[in-house]
Parts: sequence; structure tokens; C-alpha cells
Amino acid sequence: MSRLVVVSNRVTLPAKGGAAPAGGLAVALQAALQERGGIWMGWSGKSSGSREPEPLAQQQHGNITYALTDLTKTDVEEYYEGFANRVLWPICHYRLDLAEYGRKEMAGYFRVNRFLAHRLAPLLQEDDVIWVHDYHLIPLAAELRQMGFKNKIGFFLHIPWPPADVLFTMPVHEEIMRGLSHYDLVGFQTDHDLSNFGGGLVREGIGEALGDGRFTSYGRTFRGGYYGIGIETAVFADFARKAASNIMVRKARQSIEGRDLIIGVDRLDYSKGITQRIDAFEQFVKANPGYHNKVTYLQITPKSRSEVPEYEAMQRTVAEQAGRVNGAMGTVDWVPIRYINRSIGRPVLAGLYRLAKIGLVTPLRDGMNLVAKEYVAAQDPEDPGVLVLSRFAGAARELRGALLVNPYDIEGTANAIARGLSMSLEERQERWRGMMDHLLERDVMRWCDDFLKDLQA
Ligand SMILES: O=P(O)(O)OC[C@H]1O[C@H](O[C@H]2O[C@H](CO)[C@@H](O)[C@H](O)[C@H]2O)[C@H](O)[C@@H](O)[C@@H]1O
Ligand SMILES: O=c1ccn([C@@H]2O[C@H](COP(=O)(O)OP(=O)(O)O)[C@@H](O)[C@H]2O)c(=O)[nH]1
Repeated sequence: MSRLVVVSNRVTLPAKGGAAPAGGLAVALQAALQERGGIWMGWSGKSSGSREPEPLAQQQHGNITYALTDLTKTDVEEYYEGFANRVLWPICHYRLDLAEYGRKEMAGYFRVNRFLAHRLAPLLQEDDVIWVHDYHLIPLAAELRQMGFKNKIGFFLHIPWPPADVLFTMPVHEEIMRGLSHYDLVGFQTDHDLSNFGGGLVREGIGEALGDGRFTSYGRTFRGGYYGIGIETAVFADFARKAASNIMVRKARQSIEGRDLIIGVDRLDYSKGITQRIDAFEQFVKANPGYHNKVTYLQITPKSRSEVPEYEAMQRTVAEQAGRVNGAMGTVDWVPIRYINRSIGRPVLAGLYRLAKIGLVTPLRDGMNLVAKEYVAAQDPEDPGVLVLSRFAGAARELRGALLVNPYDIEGTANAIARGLSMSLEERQERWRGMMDHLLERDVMRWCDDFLKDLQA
């Protein structure tokens, strides 16, 4: 079996004391790397200021070598905050209005990819299989090819891929499309993303679809496929079963005092539809006076990418909005919305999901949305809650038992909340069983295996 080399912007180091790593993706990649032996390379998350970054820092854990590099302050600003998160992120989430094109940032993105390729090159062996993750690193394969590497290189995009009319508003769309053609396999989350990619390629005359998921463009032939990422379903369900005794979960249960709990969990990101969701909750309460003082909406929202202006502005907007709704709807003994700006550990999250009658997952656009899957996995089979899910999340292509909503339709989402809260036990169980069976079968290990099998085929 060939050695595996994973490259991603963020690298998850194993937790101290051998505790479980932070998320399903880390677990799957670590398992795949451990089995074959391998390297996980990426950005350390740190800046070296104006100094040239030190040589790669390598640490060995079992069969895996973690190789991390710092980036200069300018690199972080131009590559991560600039092009990745102010151009590719909004464009891939269909937000043309938020894309900020700067020549400096575009150049920085390609420069950092070249830098990372040069740092990776000395570690590579001839038959290594290389798996590159996400929008930060699209040009990496082209850089490696230019240096003469002929290895199998796969790419998985964790976020959506937009239709041509959106993508082609980006000045460097050509370089991005060319970058993807240098991979042997390009993986997307859903069939919609894959068809946007293939459709754009053909419509714009960049390449051809050869059938069987094969494409040709820029003189190269490669494959495209969709591989919806999963979670560690069984482990997460186990967290949720055990969480009832957790002190934080117990306190949460006591403090809601028998009210129905609605839960939302998202990074503070405009793609997650948090403001529309709060509007929908307000609309639900207004339209259903019987629920006054009978329902609590808990929104857990860790801060994210705060250096990017659009994210910083959101911190204020959402806090003000939650305060306004509480001011208008609350009473001396009822705070309708609890808004938390901190990250909560997954074992506790699992317990909170299980307490909640409704999982409210309403992004305006999302690659997959693991929270939707975690909410389902955490439910009590005897009394499962209802997932209210945006049709624009990748997860909606899989979780057919959810109540699908259009997050732009505030009244529609409000009605779905009401419907979920009054749904019969029988219907809840039937919907949940189908989703849970799917999640058990298509967990994160399966995602990893499917992608790597196709890459090596
Ligand atoms: O690394 P950050 O800038 O702090 O952002 C966190 C991650 O956000 C994105 O997550 C995506 O991947 C999930 C798993 O496949 C998917 O469920 C979700 O829909 C995506 O938004 C991003 O793609 C990651 O690279 C970031 O690390
Ligand atoms: O306070 C929090 C909020 C979120 N998460 C985790 O962060 C991930 C979010 O993934 P998702 O695909 O939903 O969205 P992303 O943030 O990657 O866009 C999920 O595994 C959540 O359990 C967490 O551990 N603590």
C-alpha cells in the first residue's frame, strides 16, 4: 500500500495524552494515515511576522509525521484572509456581493501555494499518494507537477462549487480551473457541485466531459466525483448517550425548566444564515402565542475568521439582533434566545443536541454541514427530535427525513419549527431511523475509503 500524504490548510495534531482528536475529519484522516504510514502537512496557524518562516517543524506520532510551517504576516493576510476567505469563500457560497478582488491577494494566494509545494517537495517519495484538501490549496498540484512530480494527486473540496455564471465573475477563474485539471481526482461534496463543475467546464469551452466521471481540459485528463463527507456516527451517538450525566448538560436541562429546546450550532459565518434564522424564530413565536415561555432557542456560535471585515461586522449584527428579539419578546421569567459566542466541546454538544426537540440548521449555502449529521446521530431512538434543514446545505442531498426549508423564506422556516414541535412520535421515529441508517452506513471512514479507492483506481 502506498504511503499517504495529506495536505490541508489546517492540520489537527493528536490531542495531548492520546485523547480523541477534535473532529470526525481528523479521526478519519489520522486513521488512514496511521494504517498506511504517512505525512500530514499544512499551515501551523501561526504567523512568523515579517521574518521568513523557520524550516518545517516535524513531529512523529506513531506512523504519522506532522509537518507544519508558519507563514509570514503578509502571507496570512493575502492568502488566508484575503483570497481564500474574501474571494473563494464568498464566490463558492454564491455571494458575489461580498467578493473583494485585490491583485495583491490573488498573487499572495498563488505565491503561498508555491511556497507550500516547495516545502512539501523534499518529503515526497515516488509512489506516495497525495490528498490535498479544500479551497485554500487548489493550485498545489500544478506547482508539484511543474517540479516534475508524477504521483497520484487527489483534491477534495469541502465547500460548494458554484455554477459558471457565479464562478466566472472571479477574475482568476481560468487559473483556478487550470489548477484543478492537474489533479487525478477532484472530489466534491454533492452531485450538484459536481454538475456545476462539469457544466461550467463544458459550457465555457474549457474542456470536455468524456463520460464515466472523466474530464479533459488544459491538455490533461482527470476524474471528478462526489463523496459526501460523513461523521463518526457510532462514536457521536455514544457521546450523546453518555452526556446525560455531564455537569454542563445537566445544568442546561435544569435551566430550560421543561421548555422545548431548539438548538443552532454554527461558526459565526454569513453563509450559515444565522440572522435569517433568528428572524424565523421570532416569526414562529409571534405566530404561535401558545409557545410563549414554552420554548428556548439556544444558538452556539464560536467566533470565526475575525480578521476578515465581513466576519467582524457580523459579530455586532447578530448580537444586536438576539438582544432586540429578547427585549421585544422576553418576559421577567423568560429569555427566548440564549446566544453563546464560545466554542463547546463535542461530547457536551452531543448532550445538548439530544436535549433539543429541534435541530435548526439553516445555512444559506453550505458544503455539507456536519452539525446536521451530528444532531441526528445524537438523538434518543425512543424520542428523537426533528431536524429542520436548509435545502441549500450539502447534507440536504442525503438527509431525506429532515424538514427541508428555504432559509430565505422566513415564514416557511417558522412554520417548519411549528410543525417539528408538534410532530407525532411515530413520524419523528420514522424520519430519524432512515437518516440514522444512512449515517451509520456512510460514516467518515467510508468517505475516506471511497475517495482513496477511486484515487488509486
Ligand atoms: O479553518 P477555518 O477558516 O477556521 O474554518 C473552519 C473550516 O470551515 C470549512 O468547513 C467546511 O468543511 C466541512 C467538512 O467537510 C463541511 O461540512 C462544511 O460545510 C464546510 O464549510 C472549511 O471548508 C474548512 O477548510 C475550514 O477548516
Ligand atoms: O462550539 C462548537 C461549534 C461547532 N463545533 C464543531 O464544528 C464542526 C462544524 O462543522 P460544519 O460542517 O457544520 O461547519 P463548518 O464550520 O466546517 O463550516 C462540527 O463538527 C461541530 O461539532 C464544535 O466542536 N464546537
